[in-house]
Amino acid sequence: MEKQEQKHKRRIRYKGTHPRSYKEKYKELQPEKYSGTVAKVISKGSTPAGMHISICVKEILDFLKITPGKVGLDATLGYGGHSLEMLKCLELKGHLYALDVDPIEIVRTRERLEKLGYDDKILTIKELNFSNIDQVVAESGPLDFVLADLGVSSMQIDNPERGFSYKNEGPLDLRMNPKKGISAAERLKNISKDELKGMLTENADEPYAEEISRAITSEIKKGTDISTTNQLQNIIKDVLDFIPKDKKKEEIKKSCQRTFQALRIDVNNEYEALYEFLEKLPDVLAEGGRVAILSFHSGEDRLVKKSFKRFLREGVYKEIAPEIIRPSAEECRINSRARSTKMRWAIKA
Ligand SMILES: C[S@@+](CC[C@H](N)C(=O)[O-])C[C@H]1O[C@@H](n2cnc3c(N)ncnc32)[C@H](O)[C@@H]1O
Repeated sequence: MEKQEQKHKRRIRYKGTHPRSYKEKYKELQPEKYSGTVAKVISKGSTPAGMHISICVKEILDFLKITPGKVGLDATLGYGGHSLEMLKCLELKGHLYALDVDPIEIVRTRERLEKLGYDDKILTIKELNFSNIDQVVAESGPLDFVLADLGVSSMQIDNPERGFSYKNEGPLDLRMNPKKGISAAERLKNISKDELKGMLTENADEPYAEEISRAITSEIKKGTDISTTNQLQNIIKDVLDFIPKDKKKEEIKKSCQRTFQALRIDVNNEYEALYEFLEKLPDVLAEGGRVAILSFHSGEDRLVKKSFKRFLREGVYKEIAPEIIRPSAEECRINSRARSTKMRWAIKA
């Protein structure tokens, strides 16, 4: 009887018929044990908690043309979905290097891929920023193929403890590597109105940058604590209360998304890392080596486009994608996170 009661206590309970919070989604967090639940969530167009659905897999593989014996790099390992597909193409011949800055998810992904039979004979995973791609090449030699799937993974966005989303209450952190740099909450503490306005405009094209930056900095001056995702969301909600009722909810949602994006780009130095990566790429690719990049907002895509075009003009790349490649309508239907994806590619001369 006592045993039964203890067991009963351990069960996770949630209101209603479906789990809502991250912790309640304990079945989705154990895909090996609850594969049925996971398949059901995916079929409904959602991403199961603790998982990331890879985007443009077919388009990437068609372009990269990976064959056994090749050596390549997945610059953004994440859940390892793209890496897994690339490894299958290698048929255990050649080598895949994979990088990520996230010390939390990299451990889980390494374990997952190891369980599938991909150990260090075929796969080398490094906790390294892709801006240091030249360090990889010192070990690997020239790369036949490179993939960068920019931004953050669903595991990072959905985990409230990481503070990436305004939708989940959590610490306002937003760092891909919580051990490095400063959190978004710290960043806001000493920021000036103009600097914050510039950040919101440059990193996220936020139309209400003036109003939001004024509200945040005046709250901080008053001594208001902005150390959680909800606290920041509430300031944005309050300052945008003037928006007409019929548009208010949607506009506030978008402004919250953009503000979090702008902060994330800033605290992770995303533009600087991408710029350095793009500058170093030509020197790390083998002759005829191929690179594909997935970006998720205009700032990133502008940097990729500019770099590819410049190196094409200079004869460093012999060919680049003539236009942006987008995921199919079907892929966007199944995975709503694919909707903003832009893919570009280049081939080294
Ligand atoms: C969109 S996810 C990649 C998902 C992956 N392609 C998959 O199929 O599972 C992006 C990943 O890149 C990592 N990342 C972002 N910027 C990085 C950087 N500068 N260097 C290394 N990793 C980075 C993030 O931590 C995140 O895990």
